[in-house]
Amino acid sequence: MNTLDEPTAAAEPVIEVRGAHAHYRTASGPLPVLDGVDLTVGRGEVLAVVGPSGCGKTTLLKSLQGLAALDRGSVTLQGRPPDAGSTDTGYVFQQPSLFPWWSVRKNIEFGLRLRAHSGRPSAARRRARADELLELVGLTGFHDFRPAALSGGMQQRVNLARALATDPVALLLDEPFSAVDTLTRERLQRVLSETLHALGTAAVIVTHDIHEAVFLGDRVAVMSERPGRIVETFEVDGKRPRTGEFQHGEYLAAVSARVYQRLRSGDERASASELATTRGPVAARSPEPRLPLRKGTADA
Ligand SMILES: Nc1ncnc2c1ncn2[C@@H]1O[C@H](COP(=O)(O)OP(=O)(O)OP(=O)(O)O)[C@@H](O)[C@H]1O
Repeated sequence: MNTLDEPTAAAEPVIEVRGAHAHYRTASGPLPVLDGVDLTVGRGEVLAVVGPSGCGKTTLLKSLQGLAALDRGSVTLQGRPPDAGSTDTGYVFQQPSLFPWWSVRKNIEFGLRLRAHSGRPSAARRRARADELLELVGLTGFHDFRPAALSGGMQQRVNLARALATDPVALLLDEPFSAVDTLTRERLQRVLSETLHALGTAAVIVTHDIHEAVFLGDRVAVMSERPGRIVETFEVDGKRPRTGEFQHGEYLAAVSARVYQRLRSGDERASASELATTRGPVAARSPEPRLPLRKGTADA
């Protein structure tokens, strides 16, 4: 466990964020969002990021894509600042964002057809790459389907394949599986773990699901309330790709419980300081009892 987010293995760094500060301009003035974020993700590593709603997780991912300007600090991908127009990063959102009028294969080929800087691959190469990725995400044979003919979970697998088609140096995932049912979600987590393991892509996944963070991450970084910074990082051991056994094992439950406690202690500190602001220091020392948490849940 460490407070600065540093990889333990000597993996070559792919993503490096140093002292990142950022704000948004709003009608009521500047809104500080990132408050000195430091992180490093090496080749083949997965960093999972958890934190309270609105703490700046999506903004952090945007800064990795070059879509959010920093006030201070730096972000680099393989030593260079991210370029919003490049295919250096692949991005997977909560909702699949496939073109409905195109086949699955054409959707996956989309990024490859746009690729200009490293040479546009031939039609045959694009097709072969799309089929390779379909196999990797367990959708062999579905290449001619339209997205509407697939379930939400299958569409999200196509989305994943599309994001990986250009061989991005980093894959960024923002709550990618939150719109599907529990069993589909667990299956997708395993598919993602296998796919990242096979390709060795560096990845950052933002999630509200602590079990998902521990299942997928080599490390889990816990962010503070907004303006967000990383307050603690938990190492997760366990062979890759992670299996269904790992997904429901005691080790994952134990690490999840520690991550949960860290998130909860941050939440309690935030509630106490809110009380101090609204009622003064005496009230802050004797906060009202909080609702009991559901037994057995590790989700915030
Ligand atoms: N374009 C914007 N303009 C102004 N404020 C913004 C903008 N985008 C986000 N914010 C605010 O910045 C803060 C951080 O937003 P962000 O989406 O990064 O948080 P988050 O941790 O990803 O939240 P969640 O977990 O709820 O998705 C929030 O208070 C949000 O309302």
